[in-house]
Amino acid sequence: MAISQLQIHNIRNLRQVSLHQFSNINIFFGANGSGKTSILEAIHLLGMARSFRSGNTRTLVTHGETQCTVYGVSTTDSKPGGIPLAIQRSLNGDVLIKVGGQVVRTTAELVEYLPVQLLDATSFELLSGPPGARRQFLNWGVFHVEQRFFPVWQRFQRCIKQRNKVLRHGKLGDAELAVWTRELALAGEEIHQYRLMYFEALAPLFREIMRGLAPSLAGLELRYRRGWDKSLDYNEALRASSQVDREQGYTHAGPQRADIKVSIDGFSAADTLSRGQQKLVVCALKLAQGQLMTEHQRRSCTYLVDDLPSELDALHCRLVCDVLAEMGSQVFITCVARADLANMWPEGAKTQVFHVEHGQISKVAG
Ligand SMILES: Nc1ncnc2c1ncn2[C@@H]1O[C@H](COP(=O)(O)OP(=O)(O)OP(=O)(O)O)[C@@H](O)[C@H]1O
Repeated sequence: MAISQLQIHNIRNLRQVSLHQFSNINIFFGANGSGKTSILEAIHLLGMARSFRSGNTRTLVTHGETQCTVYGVSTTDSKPGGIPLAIQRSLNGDVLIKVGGQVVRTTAELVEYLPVQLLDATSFELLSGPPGARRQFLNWGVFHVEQRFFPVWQRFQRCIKQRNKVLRHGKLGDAELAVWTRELALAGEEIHQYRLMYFEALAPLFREIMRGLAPSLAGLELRYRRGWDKSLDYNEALRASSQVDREQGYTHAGPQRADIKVSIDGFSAADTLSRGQQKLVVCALKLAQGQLMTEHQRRSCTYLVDDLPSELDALHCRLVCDVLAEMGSQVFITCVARADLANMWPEGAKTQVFHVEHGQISKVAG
């Protein structure tokens, strides 16, 4: 998948931007505050209907305006003409999403048309932050390779909400509790199976990429935690925790507590690795997701890479760029000075350079 056209209207300092003729690797350079990250933010909005910087539309929309719009065309091998996508977010909270000119109601109907992966200065938080981000990472991957995942995920969310409601209301709803527990056990077990299959396919790709990026970190290990005692099936785990669930009024065990543990030589990677090393691990995780998606779905995701050199030395930047170029995914990448990324790409990589200045973007020849 690749973006062939992009129009941005009223996102931060990007009042009116129209771009086309992208290449595989698209490099945006410019001074601090010129609008580089805002371009990535606009593409993220187009793919996910939300910004990666702020959940508050007020900070995203250009000051003094009431709404922002991004329009783009996503092309695939099977649809070279592309599918038009459009997102509009308004200060009053309205969100309008269009796919192929038709309004769609949910983000889930949008995301498959432009899967995006972000690598930025906060990426290391995937390792050091709370498990929610790692579950999101896992869900993103499973969603894009397993079509049956999303409906089960929705069913699970509905069941756990209802079960927790009954738990909060105490003894009165025993029969109802049994019904929701049974439904929850089925959905939760299925989610775990999809996640496990996905994880087992992802881990070797991750190890392979990591070997290329940082051979000295050979002791890295990834482990998937399902969210309950692994000697029990989910139904048994729910039964085992039913007393404490009743006492505290919510469901303790389940896929809502799953995690990916990353360790190095038996120690937590987040507590042991340097910032740069953590960023490499996160790069490898996200690159592995892109590779797996291409293998399973024959479509690629778009990488948004903000300020790669911020934690990485030149050698490691080059190694990450090598993998990105080799994957053939479309990349939108920012840097302050053109020279920062100009010589990072392997010979033959198709690059296009853009200069960003005060919210205006111009294509730079050769
Ligand atoms: N809602 C807004 N309306 C107008 N301008 C905004 C708004 N929010 C941020 N800005 C400005 O938009 C500009 C673009 O910021 P952006 O983060 O994209 O810059 P950048 O080129 O990535 O900078 P850096 O190299 O420092 O990371 C900044 O000058 C910022 O002050």
